[in-house]
Amino acid sequence: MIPGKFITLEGIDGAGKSTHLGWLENIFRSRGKTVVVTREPGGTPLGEALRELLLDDNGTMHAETEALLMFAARREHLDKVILPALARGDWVISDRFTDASFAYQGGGRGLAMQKLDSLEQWVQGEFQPDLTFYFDVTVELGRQRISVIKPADRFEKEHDAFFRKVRDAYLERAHKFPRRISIIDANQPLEEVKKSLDKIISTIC
Ligand SMILES: Nc1ncnc2c1ncn2[C@@H]1O[C@H](COP(=O)(O)OP(=O)(O)O)[C@@H](O)[C@H]1O
Ligand SMILES: Cc1cn([C@H]2C[C@H](O)[C@@H](COP(=O)(O)OP(=O)(O)O)O2)c(=O)[nH]c1=O
Repeated sequence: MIPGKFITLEGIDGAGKSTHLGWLENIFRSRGKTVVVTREPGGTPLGEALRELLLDDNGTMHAETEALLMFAARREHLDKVILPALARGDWVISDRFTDASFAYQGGGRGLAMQKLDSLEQWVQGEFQPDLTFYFDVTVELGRQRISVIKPADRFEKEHDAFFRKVRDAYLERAHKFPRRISIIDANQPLEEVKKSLDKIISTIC
């Protein structure tokens, strides 16, 4: 039994993950948990360097290279940050994890899910988050929300058709793993989204 809890946030770009991450962190702290906040790709010095390459909007790479780099960053992240924190009994919140690879590289880029299953098995064995919040938002609303913040990265520059496939793959995954993945309707106003989150976290702390 791992003493801590591992919670991941997922969704297409602009769904509201980063916004709610800080809120969740405060709630967990106020309930006495030691919280580690992290993100993917990234979370370690090597992972952050890989993130730069992966998100660079001037860069191009084969879809399999992209998947391999995501999992390489994840291997490092598990080893250096996630597993040690959970072993100490900390609660770890990660802005994205493996579901994003199935959604973006599998759904968006069209890589065979079996290849991603093999990478997942290689990098993390049976290890899975205790709880995943999937923030579901329409592609149109997600795009509206990201367009006002900062210049688009390599993924954010993708067309709506790409994000529709990503969203479909997320929904498919949420239906495949209903006990782990909670679907949050992120089209709602912020206060309503928080209420939905609150209901779920009251079952774990
Ligand atoms: N439910 C919501 N209603 C209105 N605006 C939202 C909502 N969720 C997020 N936003 C806004 O949308 C933008 C993108 O949110 P962000 O949390 O950065 O998304 P993500 O991390 O999923 O890409 C931010 O400006 C945020 O304030
Ligand atoms: C973790 C992960 C992320 N991604 C993509 C999804 C996002 O577009 C991007 C990371 O961006 P994100 O963390 O959403 O960045 P920000 O909110 O700062 O713009 O990487 C994948 O394609 N596969 C993965 O396995």
